[in-house]
Order: sequence, then C-alpha cells, then structure tokens
Amino acid sequence: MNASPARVSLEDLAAIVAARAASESEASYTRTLIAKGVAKCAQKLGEEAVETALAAVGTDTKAVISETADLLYHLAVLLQARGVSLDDVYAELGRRTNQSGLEEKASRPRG
Ligand SMILES: N=c1c2ncn([C@@H]3O[C@H](COP(=O)(O)OP(=O)(O)OP(=O)(O)O)[C@@H](O)[C@H]3O)c2ncn1[C@@H]1O[C@H](COP(=O)(O)O)[C@@H](O)[C@H]1O
Repeated sequence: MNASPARVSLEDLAAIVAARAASESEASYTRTLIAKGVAKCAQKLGEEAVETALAAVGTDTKAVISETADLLYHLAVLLQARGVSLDDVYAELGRRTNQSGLEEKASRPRG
C-alpha cells in the first residue's frame, strides 16, 4: 500500500476527485456522490459548511481543521459535478484583486 502524501493541495484534491469521478470503482465515495447529481453534491457541501461554522465557534481546533478538510473535499466534488475548474475560480479571484471587498460589494446589481 502506498504511503499517504504529507500534504494535499486544492489542485491535488481536484485531480484526485476528477480521477475518481472517471473511474469505475464501486468503492469510490466520490464516484457514488457525483452519480447522485449536482443537487446532492450541493446538499453535502451545505452540510459541511454548517459543520465547519459550528466547529469554528467551538473550542476544538482539531475539529475546525477536520471539518474544513471535509468542506474543501466536498467543494472539489461540487465543482467537478458542475464542470467548474479551479482555474476558473482563481481567475475570478484574480479579477477581484484590483478592488477592495467593499468596492466589489457596492458594484453588485441591487436586487
Ligand atoms: N478527502 C476526502 C473526503 N473527506 C470526506 N470524505 C467522505 O465524505 C463523507 C461525508 O461524511 P458524512 O457522514 O456526511 O457522509 P454520509 O452520511 O456517509 O453521506 P451521505 O449518505 O449523506 O451521502 C464520508 O464518507 C467521508 O469519508 C471524503 N472522501 C474522500 N476524500 C478524498 O477523496 C479520495 C478518493 O476517495 P474515494 O472516491 O472514496 O475513493 C480519498 O483518497 C481522499 O483523498
């Protein structure tokens, strides 16, 4: 059995998720989740976001780290299911570096 890497980046995670999505492994949670569709992936992301927020206001720092890892994994799954790449997101973040968060907020169309 291969040893686990010491660190896994978002790019590594996206590549793992893409490979599992394309695999035919019955043992893959990723493949099973993506097969259930975008709505199920979105539901899981929402659950993990709430669990991360709850951990953040608690006292257990290891729980914050663990829930954040779950959240990032489920974000990678949702982006894969939705056909959005990390490069798309990085380009959007790059576009925002020319303005402050408050300027960006003010530039949004009012609903
Ligand atoms: N990082 C993760 C990761 N984080 C969380 N999870 C799974 O996400 C699930 C979330 O837990 P829940 O208790 O909410 O899930 P559940 O109740 O079983 O889920 P539902 O019935 O609600 O769908 C658990 O089954 C976790 O194991 C992950 N599953 C996979 N990965 C990565 O993806 C790789 C490939 O995994 P497989 O696709 O399973 O081979 C792994 O090697 C990891 O690198």
